[in-house]
Amino acid sequence: MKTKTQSISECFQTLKGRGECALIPFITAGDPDLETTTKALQILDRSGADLIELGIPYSDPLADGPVIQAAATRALARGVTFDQVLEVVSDVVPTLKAPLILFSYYNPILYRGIRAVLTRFADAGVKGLVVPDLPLEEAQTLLDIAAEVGIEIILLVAPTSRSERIQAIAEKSQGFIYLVSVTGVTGVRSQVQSRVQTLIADLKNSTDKPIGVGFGISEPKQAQQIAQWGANAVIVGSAFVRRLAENSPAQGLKEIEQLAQDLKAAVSS
Ligand SMILES: O=P(O)(O)OC[C@@H](O)[C@@H](O)c1c[nH]c2ccccc12
Repeated sequence: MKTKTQSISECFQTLKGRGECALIPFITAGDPDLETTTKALQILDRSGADLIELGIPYSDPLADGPVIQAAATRALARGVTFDQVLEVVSDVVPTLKAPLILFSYYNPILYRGIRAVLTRFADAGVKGLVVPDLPLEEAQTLLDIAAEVGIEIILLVAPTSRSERIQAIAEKSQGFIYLVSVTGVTGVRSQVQSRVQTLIADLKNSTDKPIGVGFGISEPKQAQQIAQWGANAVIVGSAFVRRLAENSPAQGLKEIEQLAQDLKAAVSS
């Protein structure tokens, strides 16, 4: 079934009109395999995901914690390639209503050429891109080319960023701003630090753009707290990746369906 997918900005406009906080799950492409990835994207899409993040496995995922690093290693060990991931994306995007955001480290993009890669991403139906290790000083080239092909580049704000840097990132980020809630790498934390409330409030004071909060969120009550603090989106990665990693594909798909439903209910309550 072909559906016209909204841009990220349009999606957030719709959610804002409904006064809703978005759920954005992240999974690693190719773990446990590309067939399961396709099914997982469709299940997440119908189980509450408003946008979906898909990670392209990379050999040196420096911003990732152990769960996502292990997922990337397994996918690469299976021989999953950049091209195969784009093929899956091309096939599955027309069946999704949630805009798809790709996660790729900078090297695989630079190596293949920014314009060539972004054109391929756009042709595959990708609506957004996060490049975790993109230096802000080099972001403008990527932003300009992405704007030409209709992809929104989401930039990350670290909790340790100084206010003038936060301002610069907020101005350049497209679609939404990714507020990293804790210092360090991705991965489940036992609780959300109360300082996240201040981080969200401070960022809201300096921009009208939607704010997505990620890192360490794995439980519905944590997601609910983040939404209550005013986040426009809650991003959850490791908790989804772990469920696919620790179970059979069929059981993993069942568990991510339940988790997505529980998290979406929590951020909507
Ligand atoms: O895994 P967590 O703690 O739920 O955090 C989301 C994170 O996984 C996802 O957004 C992500 C995956 N890889 C990244 C690299 C950098 C920043 C963010 C990410």
